[in-house]
Amino acid sequence: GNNIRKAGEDILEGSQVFTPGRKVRPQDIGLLASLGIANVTVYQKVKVAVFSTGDELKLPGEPLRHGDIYDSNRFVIKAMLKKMEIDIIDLGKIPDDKEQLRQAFLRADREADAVISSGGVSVGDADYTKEILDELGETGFWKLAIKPGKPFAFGQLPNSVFFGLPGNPVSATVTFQQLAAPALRHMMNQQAEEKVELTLATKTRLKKRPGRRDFQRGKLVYSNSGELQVLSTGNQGSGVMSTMSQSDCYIVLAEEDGDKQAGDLVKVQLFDELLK
Ligand SMILES: Nc1nc2c(c(=O)[nH]1)N[C@H]1C(S)=C(S)[C@@H](COP(=O)(O)OP(=O)(O)OC[C@H]3O[C@@H](n4cnc5c(N)ncnc54)[C@H](O)[C@@H]3O)O[C@H]1N2
Ligand code: MOO
Repeated sequence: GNNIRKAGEDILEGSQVFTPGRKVRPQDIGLLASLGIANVTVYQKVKVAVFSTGDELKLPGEPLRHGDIYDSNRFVIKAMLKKMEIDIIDLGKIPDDKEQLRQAFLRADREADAVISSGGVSVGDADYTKEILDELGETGFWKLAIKPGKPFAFGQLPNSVFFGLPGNPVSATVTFQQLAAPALRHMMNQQAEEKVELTLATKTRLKKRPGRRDFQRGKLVYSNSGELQVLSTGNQGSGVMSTMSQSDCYIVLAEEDGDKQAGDLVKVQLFDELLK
């Protein structure tokens, strides 16, 4: 009698299998197929327009002149949007020219449900993003007490919502993943992703100035006695993508926190599917 599988041992007739808003995973497709369900009704995906701003930006593969850097943000954002199975309209890189930026905004707003830009969102001479947002639409909020990502801007355009990511590559990556992605999931009626958070001892000293919530980049390690700990992956500059690459989690330090010493307990948030 041990090797018998009874009809209905998995799912009882008439019971609810999934709740609305569930992202269908491969095992869910298996479950649906096993129930003989050939078609399901799903919510529509959103269409997202993406562009980078900055005269200094070159495409990977092109030669760099003095003062140039490679556009990396657009590729990071697109890779995360692809993981979310979102349709992307790539408007490329837009120079620091008000009229060209205005045209990019207008086209993006015509063609997409959400618009994501990177760069030009702080208060430098050529930072026009906020100005154009206020001219064509309305700012919802601008500037947050987080590090990286302080100048992040959110707003409404006539036909779409707008996310203005800061230009610094780590800031753009973190604000997309922490702020824009949950909003896009919400727009698609998707249930929110649970964040996996742990409290662990830090193996390394952590520098922290009170004032903003830090999302420092870290890595899980085992201590000699086999305990799970976290360590800083090093340079926490907002332009340092290599430490972001070496990390598998954030060390989340509260606004009011100062430095942490080795052995102190800290909050750790594991990278979600977007950063894995
Ligand atoms: N007066 C103030 N200045 C700044 C503030 C502030 O609050 N007041 N905030 C600082 C913080 S924090 C950040 S973050 C940056 C972000 O400013 P922007 O969004 O205007 O970014 P940019 O100046 O355009 O670029 C910053 C940095 O990142 C490089 N970059 C830009 N786009 C890309 C891209 N697509 N791929 C790779 N790298 C990119 C750019 O060349 C600059 O080096 O503002 C501070 N200033
Ligand atoms: O917010 Mo900025 O991201 O500190 O560099």
